[in-house]
Amino acid sequence: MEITQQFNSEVMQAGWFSRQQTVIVAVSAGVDSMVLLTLMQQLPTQIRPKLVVAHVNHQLRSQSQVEAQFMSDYCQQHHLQLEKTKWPVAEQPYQGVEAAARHFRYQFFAQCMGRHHAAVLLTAHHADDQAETVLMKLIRGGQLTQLQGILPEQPFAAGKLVRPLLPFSKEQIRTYAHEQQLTWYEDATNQNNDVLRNRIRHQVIPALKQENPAFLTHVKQYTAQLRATIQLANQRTAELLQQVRLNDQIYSTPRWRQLTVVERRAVLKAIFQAAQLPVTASYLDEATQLLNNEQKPTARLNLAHSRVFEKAYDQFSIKSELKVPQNHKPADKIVVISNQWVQLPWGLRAQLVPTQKGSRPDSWHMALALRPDELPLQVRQAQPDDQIKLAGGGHKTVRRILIDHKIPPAKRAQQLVVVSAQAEVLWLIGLQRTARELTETNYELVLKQSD
Ligand SMILES: Nc1ncnc2c1ncn2[C@@H]1O[C@H](COP(=O)(O)OP(=O)(O)OP(=O)(O)O)[C@@H](O)[C@H]1O
Repeated sequence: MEITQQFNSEVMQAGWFSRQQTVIVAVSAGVDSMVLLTLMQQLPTQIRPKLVVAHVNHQLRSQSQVEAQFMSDYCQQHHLQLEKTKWPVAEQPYQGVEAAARHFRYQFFAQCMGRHHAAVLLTAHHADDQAETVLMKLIRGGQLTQLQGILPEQPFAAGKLVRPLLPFSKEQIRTYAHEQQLTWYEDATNQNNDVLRNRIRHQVIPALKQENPAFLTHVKQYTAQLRATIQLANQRTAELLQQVRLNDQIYSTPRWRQLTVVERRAVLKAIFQAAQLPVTASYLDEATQLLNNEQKPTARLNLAHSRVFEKAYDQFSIKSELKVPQNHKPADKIVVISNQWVQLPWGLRAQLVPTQKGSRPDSWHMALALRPDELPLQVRQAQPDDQIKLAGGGHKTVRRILIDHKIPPAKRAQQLVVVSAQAEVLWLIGLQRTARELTETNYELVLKQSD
């Protein structure tokens, strides 16, 4: 019963919603969201809002239909309003299904909030989800802010998304579900250890809990401290940004130079973030060098999404610069512009996109760690004497690679390469990539057969 009391007092203290408000509860029919729904139903009447259940049938598993029917029956029995929808199979992509399903789900939740004038959406993320997320970020690398993990509360649609089960462990949730004799459905795909999150869930976290049973509590405490520290740092950065800003998108180089090294980097990072550009160490290093270089009063740095970081005497800014390739013949170099499909020879299209979570390189898809000065990339026909860097430090010619892959001579003319702005061959498409450290990938080159 302990969980009920703690949940009720959390709700009371946090003041996420009032009795008069409508709250959407996202329920998948899994144990976590069934417990969340039950706890919400059992809140004392003076703090219990009007509840609307939202359920998405993703049609990805054979069990999906049974779960959707269960939610209808449950809501009818408990006199709860239910919003449910199906994710049309025709809209489901071949790759990146997880991310597309999430996008569809949250769009639906936002629509439900609109329809019911609800200011709050609840999901059932819990303390184990939090630890998994933090460990995944540590493994994958990235920005410190990501180590805050899942936020207890964040703006969403016209209101906010709240995760009231974050303080509770999966074990507490399961114990409560058994005590209350709840019905729920297990997602069989959660057992698949090909997925990083599942390996962390089944192999890493149990080992860490064995080292110290307070592991989840420690993750909770670290993430809370980090959230508070990041909040303070953001406030300070916003003040500094104000000092450096001349007007809307233009900044003062001398004022930026007056800042400490740490402050300069924080301000640059904020400027990149505001421009919705990937914030990578190499971008920040190169922009810093460029601003610090007093020998060169004007300089430019190519960025993602056809944007340019430009220093012009005492000012700097990020500008848009669209370079659309014109009149290219198949064998010509074709410029790949980020976030735009470009037509390649032999019925192919290519697009450069910022790195996406969870995607894996394959023959249609290549993760890249690029310096800003390597953009734009170009695609052209492979030349037999083109060379690709090997991991041991040597090189291999394209001729050799094509022979090793047993590509028939008639097909060799169709082979394409991706080259950097410095003409380094990065990828013999579909066959071999250059040996390069991939700890901080910032782009992916995606290929597709033309429709
Ligand atoms: N099909 C669904 N219908 C309604 N709610 C869902 C559905 N799937 C997930 N949710 C909600 O989202 C929560 C988190 O689900 P899950 O852990 O499967 O997703 P995630 O990918 O880890 O997280 P998220 O998608 O929120 O980033 C669930 O506890 C539930 O509240």
